[in-house]
Amino acid sequence: MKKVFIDGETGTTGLQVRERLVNHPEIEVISIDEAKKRDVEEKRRLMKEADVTVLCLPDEAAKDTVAIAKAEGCRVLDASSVHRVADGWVYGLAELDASQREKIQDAQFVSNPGCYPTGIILLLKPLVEQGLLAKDGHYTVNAISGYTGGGKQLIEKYEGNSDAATYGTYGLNFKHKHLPEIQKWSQLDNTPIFIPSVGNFAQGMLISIPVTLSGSMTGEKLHAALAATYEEEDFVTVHPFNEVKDSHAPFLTPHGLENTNQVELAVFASEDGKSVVLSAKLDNLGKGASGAAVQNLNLMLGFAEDVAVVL
Ligand SMILES: NC(=O)C1=CN([C@@H]2O[C@H](COP(=O)(O)OP(=O)(O)OC[C@H]3O[C@@H](n4cnc5c(N)ncnc54)[C@H](OP(=O)(O)O)[C@@H]3O)[C@@H](O)[C@H]2O)C=CC1
Ligand SMILES: CC(=O)N[C@@H](CCC(=O)OP(=O)(O)O)C(=O)O
Repeated sequence: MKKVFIDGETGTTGLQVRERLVNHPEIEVISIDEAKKRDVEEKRRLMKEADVTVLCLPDEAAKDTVAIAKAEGCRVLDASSVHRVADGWVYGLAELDASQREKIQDAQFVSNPGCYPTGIILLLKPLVEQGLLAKDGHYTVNAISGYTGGGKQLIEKYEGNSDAATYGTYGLNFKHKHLPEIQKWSQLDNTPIFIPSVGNFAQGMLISIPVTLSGSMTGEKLHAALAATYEEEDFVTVHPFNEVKDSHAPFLTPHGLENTNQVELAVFASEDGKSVVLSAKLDNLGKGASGAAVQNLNLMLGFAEDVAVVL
């Protein structure tokens, strides 16, 4: 049995990582006494005992635990947003390219991707890298997330509150914390305009990237490239071109993948192929957080990637 310590085990992401790992035949979770969860020496003891420590902490707290890991030589999987573009860290998106799994397997420090970037990068990165979308293009990303994406504080604003807004756009200062990782790992020259929003539902996420194409490029070609890129991936599905695959069809919704580790990609285009929407659906707490964390833990510890990734 391998041992995993989850720092922040009682938070939104931590709880879901723990619940998944309860079903893992090869991993034992070692827990900190709730009364000691901020005790640095107790954390150090558990981190030294663990094969990997998973950080499900607010950003500032994550930095403190990483300082312990650096001093003690411990392996860390960080679910916070602090290290996603940092030197010395491997980006924990296994499907990023052919070499990423091996990098995750060998790494001391792995950063779990943000929920929005997971869908956005899976759409844009291969198309930009293959020269089908301009690297120096100016892109806009629209997205909606369930309110659990904002952790305990946002959950409190929604649950038991009949005044909670059905829909709200945010990030309107153009400084959303996911922008650096979206730009870096999608290989974009320019920072995209990112318009996230939150809806009055717990889990689920839908991302839409509208693009206008020119020359000989068409939506169908973009679709073919995505389908070929992810053909062998177990956690990424590319739906048939121009088809809304959704139990709420004709509406494309953020729902249907709750508690899974799946991402569904789709491409829609106008008749002339030039007006296109790229879309991604995932569970913000699944492939967007805890499912991906367990996938990464499996890679780091040498297990099959799909063990216990579903809640
Ligand atoms: N929710 C989501 O969809 C996603 C979240 N993340 C990231 O995961 C991390 C955790 O987020 P989330 O689970 O949503 O947040 P929550 O607020 O739900 O949980 C954070 C947990 O960390 C605990 N905590 C705070 N400071 C410390 C500390 N110094 N030592 C030990 N425990 C501490 C909190 O305890 P207490 O309640 O007592 O304050 C709480 O239990 C964040 O960095 C977030 O950005 C990543 C992907 C998606
Ligand atoms: C609805 C909501 O508030 N979502 C969060 C992002 C959730 C997520 O991916 O968080 P990490 O970057 O910590 O991984 C936000 O926009 O800040």
